[in-house]
Amino acid sequence: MDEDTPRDGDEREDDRERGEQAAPDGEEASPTPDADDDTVTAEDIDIRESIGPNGSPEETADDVTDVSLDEVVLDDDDGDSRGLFDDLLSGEPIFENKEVLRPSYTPHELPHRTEQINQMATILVSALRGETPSNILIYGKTGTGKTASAKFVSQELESTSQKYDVPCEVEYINCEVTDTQYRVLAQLANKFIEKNEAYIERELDRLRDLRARAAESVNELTDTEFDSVAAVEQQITELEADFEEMEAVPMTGWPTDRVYTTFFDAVDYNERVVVIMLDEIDKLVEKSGDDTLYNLSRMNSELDNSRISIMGISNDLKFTDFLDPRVKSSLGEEEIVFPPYDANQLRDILQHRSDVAFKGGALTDDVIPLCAAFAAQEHGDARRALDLLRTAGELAERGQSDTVEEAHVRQAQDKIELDRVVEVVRTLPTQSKIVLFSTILLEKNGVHNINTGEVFNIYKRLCEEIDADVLTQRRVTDLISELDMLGIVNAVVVSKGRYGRTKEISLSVPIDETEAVLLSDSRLGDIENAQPFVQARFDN
Ligand SMILES: Nc1ncnc2c1ncn2[C@@H]1O[C@H](COP(=O)(O)OP(=O)(O)OP(=O)(O)O)[C@@H](O)[C@H]1O
Repeated sequence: MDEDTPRDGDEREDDRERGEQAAPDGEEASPTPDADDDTVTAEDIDIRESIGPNGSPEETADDVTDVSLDEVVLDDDDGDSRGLFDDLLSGEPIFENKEVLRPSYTPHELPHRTEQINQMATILVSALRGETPSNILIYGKTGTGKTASAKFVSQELESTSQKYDVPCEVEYINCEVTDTQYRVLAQLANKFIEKNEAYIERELDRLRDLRARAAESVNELTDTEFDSVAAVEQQITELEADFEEMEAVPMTGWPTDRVYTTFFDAVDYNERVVVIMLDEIDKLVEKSGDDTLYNLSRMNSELDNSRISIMGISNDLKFTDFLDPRVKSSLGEEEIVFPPYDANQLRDILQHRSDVAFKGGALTDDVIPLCAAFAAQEHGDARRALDLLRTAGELAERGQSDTVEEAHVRQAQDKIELDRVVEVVRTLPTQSKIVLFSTILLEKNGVHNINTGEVFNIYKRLCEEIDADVLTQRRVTDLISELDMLGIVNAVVVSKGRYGRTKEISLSVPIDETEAVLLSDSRLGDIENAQPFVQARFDN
């Protein structure tokens, strides 16, 4: 903040600003019609203060004049100037602290996960005794609190290790982002290099100070690990050399074995127990096989000073089928399952969070039970329950309602569902999009009980129209099954008696929104008038 400009406590300063803000460019400042209206002007000042890059009221007032905020000030009928944000700000907000409902927030309490947390702690406590904890594999469906619980336990572990001065560290890696052996090892290497450098700097400070004191009087060395100033000197030289040698791993470009060796040396530089938390470990295996896990799991036999233990987290247990049997048995030394939450448990979780997130009395009684019930249907996903509650609150806020009602939750459920559909449809491969578009065309033209042959006929014509490869009917049937699995269409096999069996397909998603998403794809957008294709179906 600018030192010359006091920020608070000076009403005259505020008055002067009010005048300046209302004055058009170049004109002398004069009081605005609402300058006497305390409420509005107070808000004005708040807003302007928050605009200034340095937060200085004077500077802000100048800025406001410079950019001519007048342009974005809307005059209402009474001639009162209402800023773009005034109405939104004046509504009593429903939320006390919305951040608490976001996925990035790590809760301090995790109801209904005590058992799993205790299991983890029982295994990891060996790290605090300087022993190597067993590797742990944690699995359970999405939103069952795996990451939140694992992070909670690691924070506790690290803080206890500091309390008792035991060298124990946890490194968290999200394998959805860091998904190759190179990146995992590089990230770990760089973390430990950083820690080692910080350690060396601290040591050097200590030793240089000791050297200076010992040069005055050798008695300073009593009770230290050194018997002469020369020994201190030598230790300093060695540490300086170590510091020089430490070279961070670049994000690409080194051979993997060099990255591995760098990580190995960095982690073994000091005595410590390291827990490596690999979240979404299945993504790593899917993307780059089990080499990383193999290398990490055999490291302990070669490390001299340190020990590592792996904590893998996954929502898909099938990935272990792709592991080398040795890796599989080593990784799965201990397995902890996170079962889905039921509606009552979700209710508790939501209640805990909502106490902090919402203003008192902002939620009507049905809101939390309904959010919990919806999310329980979705395989007991706490993330979904929290999303629903937050979105319902946002919808209520947007609708200028004082409370969140059952209807807001229902709207939120539709909105989240639609967002999901849009995202799934948007990211479909082009061929699947064409198949889906064919189904939509048929439905839009009033065709019921659509069968695979009908979809295939339209599909072929659409492919010709946009110059896409035409797949076989068999492949198209497979794509329909995939769409079914994604919940976009519903395909049921029906028996046609002596004519065999066929699939009857219907759309499971809102037709207009889905069509709009498909047409926003530049390739499908080329299909201008699809009517003739559907007509052609009847000609076949
Ligand atoms: N018992 C609980 N108490 C409070 N909040 C919880 C609880 N369980 C989960 N949550 C919250 O639900 C959200 C999802 O949890 P988390 O990320 O831990 O799930 P996950 O099982 O790791 O899911 P994924 O496999 O998709 O990563 C987070 O915001 C988390 O804080």
